[in-house]
Amino acid sequence: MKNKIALKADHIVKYFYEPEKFQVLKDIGFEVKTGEFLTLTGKSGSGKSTLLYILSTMDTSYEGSLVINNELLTGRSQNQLAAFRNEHIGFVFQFHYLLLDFTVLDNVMLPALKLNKKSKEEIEHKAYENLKLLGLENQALKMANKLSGGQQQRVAIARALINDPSIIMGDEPTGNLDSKNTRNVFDIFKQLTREKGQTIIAVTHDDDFARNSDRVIDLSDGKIVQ
Ligand SMILES: Nc1ncnc2c1ncn2[C@@H]1O[C@H](COP(=O)(O)OP(=O)(O)OP(=O)(O)O)[C@@H](O)[C@H]1O
Repeated sequence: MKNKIALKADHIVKYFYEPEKFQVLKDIGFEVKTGEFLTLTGKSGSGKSTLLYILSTMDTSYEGSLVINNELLTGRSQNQLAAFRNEHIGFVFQFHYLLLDFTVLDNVMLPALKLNKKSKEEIEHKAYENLKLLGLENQALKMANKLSGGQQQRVAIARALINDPSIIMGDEPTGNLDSKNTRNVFDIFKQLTREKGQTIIAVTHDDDFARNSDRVIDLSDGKIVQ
């Protein structure tokens, strides 16, 4: 599994035009193997989030090409990309964006209910499976606002996994957590790569988190520093 390519970015170049023309990404190219745990690091303003948004197919205004799971995504319509993301990519952000007045279970089920591909029973079963994996099975019926920050971030991971994405992308997924919860999220990501062959790409400012991942891509001034 480790030899399959999950993602390939080639000659990615991006400009911002406001307030003036500015090249934020300069000929970025790399591959990520299936089941790899990759971190993107670099100083503030080096272009990490901009790159992640291109890799996640949310940003389509760039030069170069992006292939995920052998599908060329560059040039596809927004609808096609949204469908692709639903099926293949899970997202975890610095802020969990949970619906705080809903139960943990409802939050986890929501992205699958929206897809409307499986029965509610199947989705609920999968949601409980994910919550168990994250040590949250006893919290399922609580309101999300009753959980600690670390627990809420784990709910966000359970939600990101609900449609069985092959790639999980994180934009500072532990940016808001203390060191114990950071370690916990790291271990969960590691487990997902090992046991489920899922691929992780995470932007981080945390040196330990990056050092312990399989590979670090360090950006400086929009370029990969070897
Ligand atoms: N929408 C935008 N319009 C213009 N410039 C932008 C825009 N978004 C980001 N930038 C600029 O592009 C550069 C890279 O931003 P980006 O957010 O990718 O950096 P980053 O490495 O993720 O930083 P941080 O670690 O602080 O989150 C910065 O100089 C930023 O000011």
